[in-house]
Amino acid sequence: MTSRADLAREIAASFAAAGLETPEREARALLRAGLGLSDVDLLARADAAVPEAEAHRLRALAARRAAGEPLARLVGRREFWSLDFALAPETLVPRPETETLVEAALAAFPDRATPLAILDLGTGSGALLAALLSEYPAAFGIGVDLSPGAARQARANLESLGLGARAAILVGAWADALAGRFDLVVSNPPYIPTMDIAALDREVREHDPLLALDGGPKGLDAYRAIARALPGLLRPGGRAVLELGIGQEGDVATLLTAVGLAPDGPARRDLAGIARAIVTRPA
Ligand SMILES: C[S@@+](CC[C@H](N)C(=O)[O-])C[C@H]1O[C@@H](n2cnc3c(N)ncnc32)[C@H](O)[C@@H]1O
Repeated sequence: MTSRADLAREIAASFAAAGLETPEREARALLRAGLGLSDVDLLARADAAVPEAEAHRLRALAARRAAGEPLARLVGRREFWSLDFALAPETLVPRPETETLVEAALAAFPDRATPLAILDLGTGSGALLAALLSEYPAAFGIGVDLSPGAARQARANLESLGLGARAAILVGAWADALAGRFDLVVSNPPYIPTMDIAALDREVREHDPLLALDGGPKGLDAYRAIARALPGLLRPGGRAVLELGIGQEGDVATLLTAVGLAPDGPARRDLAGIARAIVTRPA
């Protein structure tokens, strides 16, 4: 009989041999996700036996992880803003740095009771929209995605988080199908220059959808389309919060000022110190 601790050690060793950077941490994460345990459960009952069929299943998942499949894809879930999101092949795995946009929105609209109208362009798993609706209990939001599979998953996630009654998810190209105006428009658009995609980590290149990554020749195509739409989408006093790729603040600020929007201070930095969330408002 294999104990949880034995299995964690065995899997960590296989991860180390495969060159994963944090083998012990990833092994624990795989066990937690695979057995549906909290970290505390795992540590407190490290000597508990793992039934052979479970151990077999976890070893198979570990082999896929060692071969480069991200854990979030293996277990089909990812946490964002302390909320749990199911993933589909068409959804990006939500990234911790995207939480910077939620922080920027909370700083722009400090009164949580405000009945904000929120728009999330390129909603993917619905991560940003759900995080914002969870923070603003009187808000209503629309999420848009060009991918029907992503839109379906976003809708399911908002429902299972109990936010479905305050959200609508549409399939469409950015704001083309929308006529209304919003207090808060957020977007984490695809921003990787096409030429750079081949050089991305395998975990991203092979497992995140291209539609979520490819920002065109300079990585700016989606920003250009979104910037064109923003003046017609924002209410007076509204804010747009856009995620930035590394080094894109200047180019994106130029696109936004060209359509008459005013920057609301320097972009907010993520935990790595990278300018990540640019905030603008109607001039
Ligand atoms: C970088 S992902 C962000 C997903 C999610 N908002 C997040 O932060 O995890 C960009 C999203 O934009 C969507 N997308 C790409 N082109 C689009 C377009 N023309 N109109 C609407 N959505 C688009 C992709 O399908 C993808 O879900």
